[in-house]
Amino acid sequence: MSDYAIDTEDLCLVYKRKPALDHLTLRLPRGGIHAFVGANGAGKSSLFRVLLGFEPAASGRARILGHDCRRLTPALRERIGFVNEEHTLPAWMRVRDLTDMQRRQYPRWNDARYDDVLGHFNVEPGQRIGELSRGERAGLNLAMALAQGPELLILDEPTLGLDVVAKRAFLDAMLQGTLDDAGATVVYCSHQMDEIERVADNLVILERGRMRYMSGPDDFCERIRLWIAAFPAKVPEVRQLPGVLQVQVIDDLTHVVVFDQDDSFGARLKLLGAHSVQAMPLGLDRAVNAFLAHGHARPVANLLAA
Ligand SMILES: Nc1ncnc2c1ncn2[C@@H]1O[C@H](COP(=O)(O)OP(=O)(O)OP(=O)(O)O)[C@@H](O)[C@H]1O
Repeated sequence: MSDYAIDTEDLCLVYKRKPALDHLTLRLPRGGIHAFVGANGAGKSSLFRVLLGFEPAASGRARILGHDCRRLTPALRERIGFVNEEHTLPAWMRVRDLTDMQRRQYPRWNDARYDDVLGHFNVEPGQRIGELSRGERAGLNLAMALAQGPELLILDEPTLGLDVVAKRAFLDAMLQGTLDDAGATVVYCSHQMDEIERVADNLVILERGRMRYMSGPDDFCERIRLWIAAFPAKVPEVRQLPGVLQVQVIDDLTHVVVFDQDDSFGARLKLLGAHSVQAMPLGLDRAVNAFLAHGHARPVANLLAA
């Protein structure tokens, strides 16, 4: 058995000459919740499509639960759950009939879990799918995905458009699902850092179809710091200092977000003329934001090499 839930090497996907995945090499160990973040168009959904065998890669290698993504058998698909942001389900079917169909299809189907998850949402068994609200469809989709007892659950922006209560119910169900099935793996993408901070064991940052960073969210935040400096007159060119991700002047103070810099960074700011400097940690939202903003301006690889 492969140790990796997902394993890609030099994976490329091109849409009409526009690269969506650019030599992506990524290894996600089995177990836990892995969160993908990246700017719009970074390639998150494209990666999921290749992994699920919906889209053939132009080149490179992609394996899911140790199997080649180009040849996924029905038996293997039964071990993988997928929920997408549109929560596409057959609109004409009644909830009860769809559930019965799924129950017959999946040998590991778990009624208790299905009821537990769907209990957070106000869904009647006799309702047609097309009558459900977006949040209710999301809940139904997750309840079905978790009830399948998948070894790997892939979620593409599953909480998009959900209200705070539905979002919390969704995340709780996801956490509970991974706790109940020891060794189960959840891979999901989201733009909502509060969510990731709460549930993710591993953070993967994609940028322009490449993997730019991977670690636990806490480790990532520990490597990023905000320095606030007061310069007496004109702000000097601090962007050229090593590790700088983002510079903003707010109320006459210069805010500098840096990656992998120790206290000597404060000494550098002082050498540039700052008469006071102060360092503080950043939450995941601002840390990821600065990292991605920097990547928009120049490839992050340059920074990491700096
Ligand atoms: N069907 C398609 N035809 C042409 N180009 C596409 C298609 N799907 C995606 N792309 C392009 O591939 C790139 C990656 O898109 P993808 O949807 O994977 O990004 P994403 O990271 O999921 O973005 P978002 O956060 O906005 O959902 C983008 O530049 C996008 O324009």
